[in-house]
Amino acid sequence: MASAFFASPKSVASPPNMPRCALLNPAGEGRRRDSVKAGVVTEVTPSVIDDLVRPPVLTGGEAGKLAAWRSVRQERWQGEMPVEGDIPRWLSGTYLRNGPGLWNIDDYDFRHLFDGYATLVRVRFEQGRAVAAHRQIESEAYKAARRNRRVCYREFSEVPKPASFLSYVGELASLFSGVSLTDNSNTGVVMLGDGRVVCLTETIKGSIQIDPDTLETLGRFEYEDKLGGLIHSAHPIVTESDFLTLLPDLLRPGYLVVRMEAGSNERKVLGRVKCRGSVPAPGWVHSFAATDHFVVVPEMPLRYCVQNLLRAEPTPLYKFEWHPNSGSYVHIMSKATGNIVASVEVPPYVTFHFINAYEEVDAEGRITGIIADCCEHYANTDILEMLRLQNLRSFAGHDVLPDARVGRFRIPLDGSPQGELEAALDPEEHGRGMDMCSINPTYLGKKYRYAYACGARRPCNFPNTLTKIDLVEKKAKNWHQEGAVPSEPFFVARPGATEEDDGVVISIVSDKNGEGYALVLDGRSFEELARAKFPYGLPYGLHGCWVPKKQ
Ligand SMILES: CC(=O)/C=C/C=C(C)/C=C/C1=C(C)CCCC1(C)C
Ligand SMILES: CC(/C=C/C=O)=C\C=C\C=O
Ligand SMILES: [Fe+2]
Repeated sequence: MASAFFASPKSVASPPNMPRCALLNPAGEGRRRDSVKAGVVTEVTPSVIDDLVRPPVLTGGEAGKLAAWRSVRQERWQGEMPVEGDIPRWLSGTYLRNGPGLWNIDDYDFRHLFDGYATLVRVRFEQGRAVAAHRQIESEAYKAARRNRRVCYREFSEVPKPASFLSYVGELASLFSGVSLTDNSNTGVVMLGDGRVVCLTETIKGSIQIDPDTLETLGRFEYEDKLGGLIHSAHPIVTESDFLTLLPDLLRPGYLVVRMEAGSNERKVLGRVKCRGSVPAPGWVHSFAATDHFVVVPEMPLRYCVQNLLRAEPTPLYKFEWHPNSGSYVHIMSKATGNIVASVEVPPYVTFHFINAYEEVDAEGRITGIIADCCEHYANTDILEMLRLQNLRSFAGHDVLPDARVGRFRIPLDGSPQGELEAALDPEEHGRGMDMCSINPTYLGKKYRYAYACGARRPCNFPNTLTKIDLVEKKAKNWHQEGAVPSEPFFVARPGATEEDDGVVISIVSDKNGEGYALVLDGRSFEELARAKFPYGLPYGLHGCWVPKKQ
């Protein structure tokens, strides 16, 4: 089977111990600050952070600022949190959240939210108490940056600068072999069916196993197969029995759909989707969806671009290009056979995150179509630019957050060439902001009613509410606190629950005065049940998972 993107044998894809690093060019888009003082943070467990990457101590006006877009204050911390309100006593287990929490090396500031080195946060709930910790993931990229005081691998937008033309040629070779790509697993964290916990990003080498109790980095998660490939979807679909993901293929535009059984490290090919777009590059697949019987493979007009992958300086769309006229598609693959059972053209769309998908069934029980929901940005790529740190840090009260909606695809299975894309509810219900979603995992791939996401209370420059969306009543309930930035609302069902929204929603909030807390909302009423305070605000984070307490 042909391997995905810049096919490389596994032995080549593995990084050398010592990467070749090049000098940073301070005149690039990434900026150096005028002065930085490394100081001591005294209010919590002493830090083990290397002085080289210690973020500056915030003083005066800075100290009170929103922590969401500031580097984490120290490499690790743990402790019990004071709780306001009542955490349900049935909530027993560990919430883990991953995200890019360190955006500087010395005084060099990164450009983009997605460039930051991964910071893991955990909140262990037991008997109404909350014990939390955070810790940097020890990726090769992070360790090399610490050792060498510079970016050493290709991040989302940051690229190590070649010292000479000859080393630039070397860089090209290393990009094609995958050696220069980052393993900074800063996007998500999943618990596999066998209990192993793995942090992920879009590079395959950025799959890193961690210990959910200590947050210690245990080592790279090795895929023990011959598939090769360098990139995959950042959001595999993980169940008790398997791990399903997509490997985009940039050479023969398409996607491999692969499955790995719980307990195994071997991905097996389920099938291949051939891209239909008039531009020979697959669309970006940050995530995808699946129903009980089918995999929903998106092909959006925001496409990977090989030239942009090779560039030293970022383009407006980073590694991607917008080709609205290339066609936008959704492909449906049978899980049983790997065959494509539908491939429809749909209106142009931009999405990072699929919410869920399910099968529509007629009165005789025949599957007639697929519904797939996503956080859709009205086919507008501005969101990528908006996520530059400079933009996130410079909110001046103007409403600059581009609109987003619950985009609902309707994909007929009767051979029709077209699919539909419409808002599933009036986007005003959630302030026309919509991303970072979760559902009750029991309803994964099944007809469902509720989605939880970050929405907007305008004016804002970033989603600043938590929203519970009722897709049947087409209404939303919203949680908002002025000046606060909540991260992905994560639903945890009450043991024994029979109603879809019987549970709690957890989010980690960066508050306006440099403070922060873990928030627990009631799944039904969406009212606050409790908040547990961190000793200092944590940076914004991306995706989480739940590790139930071992019985
Ligand atoms: C944090 C998040 O949502 C996305 C992170 C994406 C990353 C780190 C993508 C990295 C990439 C490279 C380093 C080169 C290859 C392309 C691409 C997958 C965009
Ligand atoms: C945080 C985000 C979009 C917010 C906009 O509304 C997207 C994150 C994507 C990666 O996980
Ligand atoms: Fe994501």
